[in-house]
Amino acid sequence: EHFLFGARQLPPGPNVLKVLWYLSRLIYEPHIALQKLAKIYGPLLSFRLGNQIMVVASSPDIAREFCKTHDRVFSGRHLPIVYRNLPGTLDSSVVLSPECGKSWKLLRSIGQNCVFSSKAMETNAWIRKEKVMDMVNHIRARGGQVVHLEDIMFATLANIISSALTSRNLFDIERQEMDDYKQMMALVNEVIEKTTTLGSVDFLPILKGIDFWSKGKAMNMYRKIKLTWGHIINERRISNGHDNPRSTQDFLDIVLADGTFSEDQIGNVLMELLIGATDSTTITTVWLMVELLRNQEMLSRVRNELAQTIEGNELNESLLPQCLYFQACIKETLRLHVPAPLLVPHRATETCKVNNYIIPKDSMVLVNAWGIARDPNYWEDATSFKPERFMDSKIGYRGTHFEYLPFGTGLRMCPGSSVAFKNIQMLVGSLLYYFDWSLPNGKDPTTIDTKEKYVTTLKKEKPLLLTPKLREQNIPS
Ligand code: HEM
Repeated sequence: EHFLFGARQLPPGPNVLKVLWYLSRLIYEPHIALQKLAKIYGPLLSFRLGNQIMVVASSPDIAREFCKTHDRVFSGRHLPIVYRNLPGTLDSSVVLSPECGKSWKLLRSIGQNCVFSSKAMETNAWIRKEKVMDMVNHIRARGGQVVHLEDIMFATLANIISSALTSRNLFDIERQEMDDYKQMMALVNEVIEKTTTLGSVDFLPILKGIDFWSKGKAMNMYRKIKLTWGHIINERRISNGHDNPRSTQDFLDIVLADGTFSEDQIGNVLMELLIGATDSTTITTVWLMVELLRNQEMLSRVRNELAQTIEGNELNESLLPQCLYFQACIKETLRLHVPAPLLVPHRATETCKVNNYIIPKDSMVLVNAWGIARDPNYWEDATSFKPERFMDSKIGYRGTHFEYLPFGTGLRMCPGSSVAFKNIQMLVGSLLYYFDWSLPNGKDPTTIDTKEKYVTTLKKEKPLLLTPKLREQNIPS
């Protein structure tokens, strides 16, 4: 085609043997393996994995080519086979919809109205306040005992999003045992793992005919998703909206009223949004606590800022944007611990020329946001936690600075970035304002390890176990 005229071939990259050599690292720590490969082959590289052409962007300029200059072309997603086997996923996905088509637009705009927009965030402020108070009471009742921070963050975030979507809690945080959260977290992790990591069948289509494995996995996941959302959707449908305790319509009311989505489809979208709103945010709150506990001076500075702003009253989210140092700490956490290190893989919807190379239709495009955020060419002392770097900086998280893309950018950018930021401020702000935290057995908090584990998102490998102590002076009478 004429526009490809003069373009060379695929971007450079490792050959089949070298890919095999790197394979286990590409599976278990792909962000690190791809950073190494970028040092050899440059910021635009490609290789084959079975039948699949993989293309990797490892610099702000190349990320801009894919997510801005040619944003529409690269706005597709790959549907892993296991996901295609899940009933009700066709035409009902935001995160994995193969193109930015009609149902993607519709679902994103309903999400915008009910959850993501600043107006919706204002309407939902009472939800955050209520769920955070539940969390504080839960922790308060466990003063002096060891708590598993990730579980509590996950349960609180799950209740915040399920209340915004369906006006219902998923958990009774007061009464429920942690096993319930664990089961739900296991399901969240299962869906993420099975829909985003490509099983061998995705790379070797010849196996498709004998692939009972993906089908079995999909049906198993389907049953669990139905168990979570089926009765909530059904009750709302039967009551014709009357079991919604709120005066305004929530997400579930609007998708039901639209009439184009089946119960299975609605269940999948709710699951997707639950995952989007819990996993990365939970990870970020945990890393933020880890970094602040390891850096006690920074922790004191955040505490002083919170104390000066809140002045002994109840913590009120409208005051938190004044806490600039605290915000810088959140931004720095999202830089050093990019929760989705390779974003969500993009797909070339047509063949396109980028930097004089050909990127064929259906190539899988990964942006190594993790590698870019730790590149010493763009960040001074890149692997250290230094919130000060964001204090007088114009760099924000909304995808306009390509050296900092924790939420991606362009058409497929995370629609929940502001919600996430607010939730992190409220959750961690409350943890720090209402409690002192120490390690079990009096261990020194500055020794907490920062070992990571890659499971599509980048978590702390070992759980963060902490002992809370109520700060009586900040509990309003
Ligand atoms: C710290 C928290 C979060 C991080 C780091 C994060 C990161 C991301 C990233 C990197 C993407 C993919 C962008 C791309 O493909 O280029 C994404 C997509 C998405 N996120 Fe988030 N996210 C977070 C919180 C949230 C929250 C709170 C919600 C919902 C309330 C949410 C909902 C979604 C959805 C629906 C998509 C799919 C967008 C699409 O494909 O059109 N995320 N997120």
